[in-house]
Amino acid sequence: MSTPKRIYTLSSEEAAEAENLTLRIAKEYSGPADEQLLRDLPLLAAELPVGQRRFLRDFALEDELGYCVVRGHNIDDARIGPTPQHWRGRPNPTPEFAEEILLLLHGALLGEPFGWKTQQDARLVHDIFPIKGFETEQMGIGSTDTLTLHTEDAFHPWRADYLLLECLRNPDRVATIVSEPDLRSLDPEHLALLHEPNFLIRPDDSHLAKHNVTQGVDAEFSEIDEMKADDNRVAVLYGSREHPYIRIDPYFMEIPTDPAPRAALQAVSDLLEASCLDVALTPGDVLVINNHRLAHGRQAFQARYDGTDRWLKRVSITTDLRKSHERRASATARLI
Ligand SMILES: NC(=[NH2+])NCCC[C@H](N)C(=O)O
Ligand SMILES: O=C(O)CCC(=O)C(=O)O
Ligand SMILES: [Fe+2]
Repeated sequence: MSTPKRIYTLSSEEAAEAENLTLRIAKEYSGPADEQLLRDLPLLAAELPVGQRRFLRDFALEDELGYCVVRGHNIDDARIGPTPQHWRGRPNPTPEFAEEILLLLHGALLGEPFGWKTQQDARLVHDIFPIKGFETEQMGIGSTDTLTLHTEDAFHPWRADYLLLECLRNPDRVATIVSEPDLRSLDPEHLALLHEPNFLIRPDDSHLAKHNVTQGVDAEFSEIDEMKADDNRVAVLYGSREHPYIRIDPYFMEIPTDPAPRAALQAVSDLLEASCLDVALTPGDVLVINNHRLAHGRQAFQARYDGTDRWLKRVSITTDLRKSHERRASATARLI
């Protein structure tokens, strides 16, 4: 097997090609949730530079690395305008529609983009920037506290297979934290316990109704409340014993009362902490997270709130829309 590659750096010609493509597409569709755009994404993605497409396909098929980076896209800092104060109340399409398209095109090479009715008012492409009043929250919109290591939407059976973060702006080089643990180094006894549904996990705060104003999704918020109250016990490791996948968010998990599973959870949490690396994204980077292998977080920072703050775009990708069929309004609907 070939060694998986971590970073693909576009040439300036490739970056210009991708930029022309997204600017053209932005004129042809109404916004990131335009159903026709979502239908057309894989066709349009075929026009991205071939080297980049091959890189992402290798990343997906090898399923070895926890993350990779596509680097060197052009971000039009003047066109996207200042970093907004909040994700609510933005125009549709936004000035950064071309950048949202770029993110969706990357996603289309890996699977199907989807969104949550219970997150960011059911938007498909999320904004990650600091919001006043939320500094100490364990959410993407926080800042002064380290965002602790997590699998994205770890509590949910339909969580993303891939999570994509695109950097629009990051003047202070605030790092995303990545942790790709070598799970084979864990004690066999701990490994066995981690493969069993011994661990209680709760929805994270970004899915709470109080952080959303969407009407008509009461059923979904009730379900989140139930998952919060329920004894939602899951396995932290799954898939092969030799090279397991991981789902974990210690901050939103309960410490088991039984000493054996408690020690196992502690061991894997310690391993995650010991395996951390900083990745400071620069404008034009797309960080592709394999949500079955990587835990991620973010270093603490001081927000500026002057329009120049760090600004990322985020989208969730599934390789199997069918598993959420019961919750989606139609075969092509993307919100669950
Ligand atoms: N350990 C954690 N902070 N977990 C929650 C992660 C943040 C969450 N994904 C958000 O959208 O804001
Ligand atoms: O800001 C980052 O680099 C990561 C944010 C994140 O993990 C999240 O919003 O879930
Ligand atoms: Fe995250």
